Amino acid sequence: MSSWSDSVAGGADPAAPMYRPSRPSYVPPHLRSSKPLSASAAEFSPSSRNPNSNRLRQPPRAASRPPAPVEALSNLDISGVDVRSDGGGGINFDAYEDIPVETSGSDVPPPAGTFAEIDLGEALGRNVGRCGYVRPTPVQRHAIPISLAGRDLMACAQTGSGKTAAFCFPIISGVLRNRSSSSQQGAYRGARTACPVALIMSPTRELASQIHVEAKKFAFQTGVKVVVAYGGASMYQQLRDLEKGVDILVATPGRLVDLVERARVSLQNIKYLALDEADRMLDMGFEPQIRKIVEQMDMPPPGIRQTMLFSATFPQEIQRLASDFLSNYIFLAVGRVGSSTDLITQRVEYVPDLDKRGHLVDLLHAQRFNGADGKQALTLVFVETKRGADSLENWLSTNGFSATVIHGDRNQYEREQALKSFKVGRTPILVATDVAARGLDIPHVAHVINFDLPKDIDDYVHRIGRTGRAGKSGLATAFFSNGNQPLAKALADLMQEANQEVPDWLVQYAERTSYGGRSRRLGGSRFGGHDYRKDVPLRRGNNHSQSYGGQFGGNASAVGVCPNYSNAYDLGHGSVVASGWE
Ligand SMILES: Nc1ncnc2c1ncn2[C@@H]1O[C@H](COP(=O)(O)OP(=O)(O)OP(=O)(O)O)[C@@H](O)[C@H]1O
Repeated sequence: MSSWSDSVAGGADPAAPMYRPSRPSYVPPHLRSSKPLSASAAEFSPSSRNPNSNRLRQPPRAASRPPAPVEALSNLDISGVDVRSDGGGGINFDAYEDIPVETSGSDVPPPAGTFAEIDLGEALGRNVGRCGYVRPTPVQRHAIPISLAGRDLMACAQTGSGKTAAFCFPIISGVLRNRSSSSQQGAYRGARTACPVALIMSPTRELASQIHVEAKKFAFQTGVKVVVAYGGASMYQQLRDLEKGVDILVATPGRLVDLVERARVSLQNIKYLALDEADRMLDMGFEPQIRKIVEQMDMPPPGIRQTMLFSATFPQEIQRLASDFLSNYIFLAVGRVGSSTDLITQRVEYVPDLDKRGHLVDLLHAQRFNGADGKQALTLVFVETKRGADSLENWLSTNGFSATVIHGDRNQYEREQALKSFKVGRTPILVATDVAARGLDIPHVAHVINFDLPKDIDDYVHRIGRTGRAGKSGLATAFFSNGNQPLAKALADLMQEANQEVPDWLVQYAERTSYGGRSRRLGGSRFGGHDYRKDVPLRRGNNHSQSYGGQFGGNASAVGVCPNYSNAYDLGHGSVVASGWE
């Protein structure tokens, strides 16, 4: 389906709206007198494009007028700096203190209050301090002791709340402890087939690269080798890195399958499996590949390996699917599943499709006007399609904005350059598709603009989560048009839950939606229970000794090439497997 950006590129006219809430009419002073932008004020203003443009200015029926965004912007902290630093390594811990935590499953290990209470080992403990991590975040307080106790885990915690460390610390610690108890240390090094002990998978190359960088920091001077493998980058270089030895492999699914099929990686020694953005990894796009890797290659089954699934969102049907990969797992939810953090100020504005570019320019100008030293704050603009992304970036650049673009049709070099240039502020506007929606931790992103809203509320949660991270404040603005009606209810509910102001006109849209369709993932339960096992009598996730019959999952070409890394594999099937370090 084409977005507005495409329709501009292709000349299509969007359908007439049912409601026509007014577009905020405030125009920043510098725009009132300046000549119109070549394709904005003139080409895209309602009056020039739409002979009925006066209709656009009518207030919505029985709805209050949406607040003028540009005026209100000046009242918001969009600097992306700490709300309040309390010695927590720049993280505002108070922001997380009140978040309700739910755990379910049997024999849940108690949470830790401090890093000192967690035995991560000396070297890793030192690195935690070096990273400036003074106190664990709530997800870390709960997830790290659970994982260190050898338990499988499905963890859901809000964007930017420190999930990466929550799975990296126990994995690194586990690799180290396995090593000291294993006579096989380093035996696989130098072989053509690499046999990692831990596998971390992520849906995008950029996220894999980011996790690799983080994991290497955490593993600094521990001797634990972390290697990354993802598509679009030199296979030759990745093979060379693998040949030097690998304990922890961070990979995207496609490249990993390729490496296993070439017998350059074997998964038979995998003791720790972590899926970051697990719900994305198990949705329709990735699930077949993940099943192939986890069930049909040579990876030990659940109950033998330890599996950790992390995301900020976990729809119930994905939880159900995910339980196939887990054994007697603990479910952990920090905050409500799929909720957004209230560190992010969320605004939603009714913007007819043809007005979006003009409105974006207003926002960007106002932001520059209000920002530090007149500089453009880092702003991430999400659009629906690759073509729309190129078109918008091109248009912004032509009109004097420093912008760049990232999407799946750009080559890896271009993608990396775009991200780098955005991070350092050379091009403070990044136009992106959903390829940048998940996991990316870019400091100082002050504003996320959903130029095109996604179809799924979970995607919205991840997109806006690129700001308001690690206790910092952030701003997210969504342009809502009639095509977004199916999202209205979920959006209104989400905003309300995060204590955001929900405009009356959105409530009206939401009421209409509730009579009609729902977002495909929502069902009736998204804002209800967390752990799906509470709703079903049969716990599929708890009986893997039956479903796997005690067999290893498959027969990849590399089977048998890796020496056993740890005798932890000798444990009985179906039991809660103690980690090698216990
Ligand atoms: N205990 C801590 N103390 C200080 N900073 C921390 C701590 N834990 C994590 N951080 C920082 O918080 C930021 C966000 O962490 P991270 O990227 O792991 O979030 P996330 O929960 O994985 O987010 P997302 O859902 O978007 O993937 C990072 O910059 C990280 O370095």
